[in-house]
Amino acid sequence: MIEIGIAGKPNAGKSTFFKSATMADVEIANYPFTTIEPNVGVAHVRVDCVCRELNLDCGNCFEGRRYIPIKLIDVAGLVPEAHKGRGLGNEFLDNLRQSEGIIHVVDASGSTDAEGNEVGIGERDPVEDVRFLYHELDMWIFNILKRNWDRLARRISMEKLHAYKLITEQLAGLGFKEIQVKEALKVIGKEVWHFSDEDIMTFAFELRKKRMRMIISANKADKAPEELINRLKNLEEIVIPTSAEIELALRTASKNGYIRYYPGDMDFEIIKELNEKQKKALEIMRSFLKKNNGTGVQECLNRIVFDLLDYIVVYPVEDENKFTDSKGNVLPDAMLVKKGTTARELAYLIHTDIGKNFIHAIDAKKKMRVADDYELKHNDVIKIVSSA
Ligand SMILES: Nc1nc2c(ncn2[C@@H]2O[C@H](COP(=O)(O)OP(=O)(O)OP(=O)(O)O)[C@@H](O)[C@H]2O)c(=O)[nH]1
Repeated sequence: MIEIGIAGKPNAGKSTFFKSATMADVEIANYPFTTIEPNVGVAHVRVDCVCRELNLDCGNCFEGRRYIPIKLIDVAGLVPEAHKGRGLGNEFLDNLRQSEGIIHVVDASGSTDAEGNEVGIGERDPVEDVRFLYHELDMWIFNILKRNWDRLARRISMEKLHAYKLITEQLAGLGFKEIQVKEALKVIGKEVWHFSDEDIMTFAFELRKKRMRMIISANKADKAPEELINRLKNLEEIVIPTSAEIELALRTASKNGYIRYYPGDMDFEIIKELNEKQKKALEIMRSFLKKNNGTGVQECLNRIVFDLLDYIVVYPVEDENKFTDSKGNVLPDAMLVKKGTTARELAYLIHTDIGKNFIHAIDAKKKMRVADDYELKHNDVIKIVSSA
């Protein structure tokens, strides 16, 4: 399962974001529990189910809204100088090792200082918080590199080894690929034994940009001054105004049967008698949804997976005529795969045995056989023919 980290300074709203995104919405989660460990939970990306396009009723979506699970990890403990071991220090950074991407929850209302203490609205520039997370990550990578740099450079020089291979090995566990290290080295354009500390720092910066893909949740948008949201939007990253608090309130109200609300919707319906105070609170939330096209929480999950990390959705089936598995379930699985995944690779992703015994694949929508190296497209429905 794809793993996404939620990071941010104390009081930015990480736990609220995490809780709202992983809340065991009885209707949605097919899991007996959604929290795997205290800070690891299951959230979902939302897509338009392909069953609508095929004029089918799959029974696995909510009137066309299909939710696909991803793993979310709440990475607590980002404080200034975490890379020097302050706060939870390296534990924070270690928690990010497995994450393919990071949602950086920023207090866009500017009402908390660098350490998360409350200050007046707009007193803190949220852009500083973005820079600060980058700095912590850069310093973390820099320190890992610096620790063995001289020895490593000597080995590369004397034994005529490929620098990128050895450095990838040294960074093992952080999930770097050789190609990323190779490209980052190219930016410096020097032999590693000529690197100054400043070069190592630039190298760490380049590495971080390649590995730690990030989007920004401009949180507390319900009370943030427009100007601060716009400052964040001027950054290079994908920036999404969010109100984790409203998302949590809506999911709670939905879970308790007061409203009908599907995560990612731009509106909700009241389905139970409410008192005036509750009604008023919900109307304030409704106007936020209208203005921002939702609470932004679902959009963060979707955009990081589809826009930043380049995933698409494909539907494997066993019967290409009925679009079912062998038990007759219509479109039972929606799988997230990387753009560029081939039909044969999909077979391996379903099961190693199916991959090993792959014969060919069929595009179930067109009822046509596709080449083994056919690159899957978003919303493809695929039957894998295998001798397994
Ligand atoms: N107005 C508003 N308040 C929010 C929002 N999200 C979170 N908060 C509030 O901000 C405070 C901090 O939220 P948390 O979710 O506990 O923040 P955190 O980043 O997990 O904090 P730590 O656990 O200290 O790391 C709480 O009082 C939340 O209710 C939001 O979208 N809007």
